[in-house]
Amino acid sequence: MSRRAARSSSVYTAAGSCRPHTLQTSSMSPEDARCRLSTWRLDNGYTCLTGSRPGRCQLDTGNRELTLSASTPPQGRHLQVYEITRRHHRAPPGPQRCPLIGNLGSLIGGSPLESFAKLRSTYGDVYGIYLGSKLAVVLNGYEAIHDALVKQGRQFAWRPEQPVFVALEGDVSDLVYGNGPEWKAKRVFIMNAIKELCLSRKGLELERLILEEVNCLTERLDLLEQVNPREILSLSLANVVYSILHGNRTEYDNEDFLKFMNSLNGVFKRYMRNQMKNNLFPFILKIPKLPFDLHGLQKIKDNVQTGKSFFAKAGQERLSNHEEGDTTCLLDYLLNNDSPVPPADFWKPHYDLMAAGSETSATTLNWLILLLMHYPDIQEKLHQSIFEVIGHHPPSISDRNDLPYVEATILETLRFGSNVPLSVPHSVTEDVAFRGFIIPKGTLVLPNLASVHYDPNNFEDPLTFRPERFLSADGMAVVPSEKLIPFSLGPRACLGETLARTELFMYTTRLVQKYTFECPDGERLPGLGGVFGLTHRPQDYNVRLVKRN
Ligand code: HEM
Repeated sequence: MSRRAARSSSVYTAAGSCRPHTLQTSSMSPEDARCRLSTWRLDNGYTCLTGSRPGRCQLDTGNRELTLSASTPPQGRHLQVYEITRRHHRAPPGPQRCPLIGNLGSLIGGSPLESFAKLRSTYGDVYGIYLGSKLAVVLNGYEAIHDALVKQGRQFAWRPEQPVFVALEGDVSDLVYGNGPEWKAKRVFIMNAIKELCLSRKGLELERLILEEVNCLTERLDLLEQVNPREILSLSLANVVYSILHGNRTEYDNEDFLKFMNSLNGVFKRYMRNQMKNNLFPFILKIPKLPFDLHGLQKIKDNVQTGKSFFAKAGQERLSNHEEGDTTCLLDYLLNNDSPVPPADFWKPHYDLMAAGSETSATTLNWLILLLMHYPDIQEKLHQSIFEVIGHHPPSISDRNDLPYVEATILETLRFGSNVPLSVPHSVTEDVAFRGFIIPKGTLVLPNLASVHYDPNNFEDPLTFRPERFLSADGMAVVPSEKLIPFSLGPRACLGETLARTELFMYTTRLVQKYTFECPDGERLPGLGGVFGLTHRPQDYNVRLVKRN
C-alpha cells in the first residue's frame, strides 16, 4: 500500500472489470487534484462509472496501486472504478484505451496491416494497443523485432496463455503453443527427426516424396482448364506433411483427410474471431454452458476431436507395425523409446505439423501464381531460366544453386505475400525492460513481420513485385537479405523452414515448367490486396492453366 493510501480516511471498494481495486480517500490538497469526477473520466485512464458526486480528485498509480484522493471525499458512498481505460504504467505508448473494446476501434475498417502502419507512424516502432482488455505490444521494423526475439530471445520466447486453451483442459497442441522445458524438448526432438528423415539419405528422401506429390497435383490440374488454386494447393501441401508423418501419402478425396482439412480451415477462421471475443469478454469462458455455443468452445472441441479421430485412423497401421528402432517416418520416431511425447499425445504434433505446415506453404504458392498472372514478363523470364538449365526434366534439390531466378522469385513472393504477417503471438513471463519501456508479464507480443517487408528503407518500392532485388547485378547469384524474415527469428522461429523452402523450390519449378498462368477469359484480373486472418492470403481467384509443350 502506498504511503498516501496509509493516510487515507475512508476506504471504498471498486469493482473492476479485470480485478477489483480498493480505493482509499485521503486529505489531498485541491491543488493536487488532476481530474474532475464531473467529467466522469479520470485523466490517467480510469473511468468512474457510478456513485461519486462531482469533485476534484487524483489517482495515484505510482506503484501500481490505486489511491483516490479528493478535495471533497465522496464519503459514505460506494465508488465504482473500472480498470477499463487505464494504460499500463510505463508500457509502450499507444492510443487512448476505450472502455471494453480497448483499441479495437483503431483496427476496424480497412486493412489491419495499414492500421498497424499508421499506429507505427504515430507511436514509433514499439507501441501498445488494447485488444479488449488485453494489452498487446506490437513490434515493428527489423531492429525492434531482432532486439526482442533474438537479443532478448529467452524472455520473449513464451507463448501467451490463451483463455480458450485453459478451457480446453490440456487438449491443446503443444508444439506451437507449448512453453517451458517440455515444449523445448519436443521442438528439438521433432526438428532433429525431420532433419534426419528428410535431409539424410537414410530416410524418406524428401525430393522423391515432394516430386510424387507435385505429380499428383499436376495430374489433377491437367484435367482442368481453370481452377481456384487455394483448396487443391492446401491439400497437396498437407499431403507432403502427411507423408513425412506416416511414410506414405493419402488420396485427395479420402473422406477423413477432407474432413480433417475442413476442420482445420474452421479453426483458422474461428481463431481470430474467438480471440477477439474472448479478449473482449474474458468472463464468458468461465460460464460452462452458453446458448448457441456463444464462446465457440464446443466448435473448437469438435475440431480437436476431428483431429484426434483422423490421427487414430491414419496412424493405426504404423502404430501396429512399428518395431523399436524403426525410422521410416516421423511416427516411428515418436514411437521409439527416446521420444518426449507420450503415446496419448501423438495426435498433438500430428495436428500441429499438419496445421502449421500446410496452409502456410500453400498460401505462398497461391500468392506466387497470382503474382505471375500480374507480371507475365517475370513469368516468362522464370520459365526461360528453368528451361535453359533443366529443360523438361523434373527438378532436383541440387538444381537450386543453378536456378537463382527461381530462388529470387520465391524470396520476393515470401516478402510480398508476408503470409504470416504478425507471426504467432509471443509473450513474456516476467515484467521485461525493453527499449526504455516495461512490458508487463503476460502481455501479448505481436512481431509485425510485414512491417519489415513493406518498409521502403529495407526494400525499395516495396509494393512492386521485383525478384531482381534478391539477385546480384549479373543475375547469376542470389543475394539474400537479413531483412527478409517470413519465418520469424529467435528460439521460436519456424520449425519447418528448411522443409518449406524445399517444397517451394520444387513446386514452383515444376508448376512453371508445366503451365502458363493466365487470367481466365472474361474475368477481371484479381487485385493484389490480401485477406487478413491467421495467415495473409490473396483473395480467392480463378486461374487459367495453359499447358506448355
Ligand atoms: C512458407 C511457409 C511457412 C512460413 C512462412 C512459416 C512461418 C512461420 C512463422 C512466422 C512462425 C512463428 C514463429 C514465431 O513464433 O516467431 C512459424 C512457426 C512454426 N512453424 Fe512455420 N512457416 C511455414 C511452413 C512451415 C512448415 C512446412 C512447417 C512444418 C511442417 C512449419 C511448422 C511450424 C511450427 C511447428 C511452428 C511453431 C514453432 C514453435 O513455436 O516453436 N511451418 N512458422
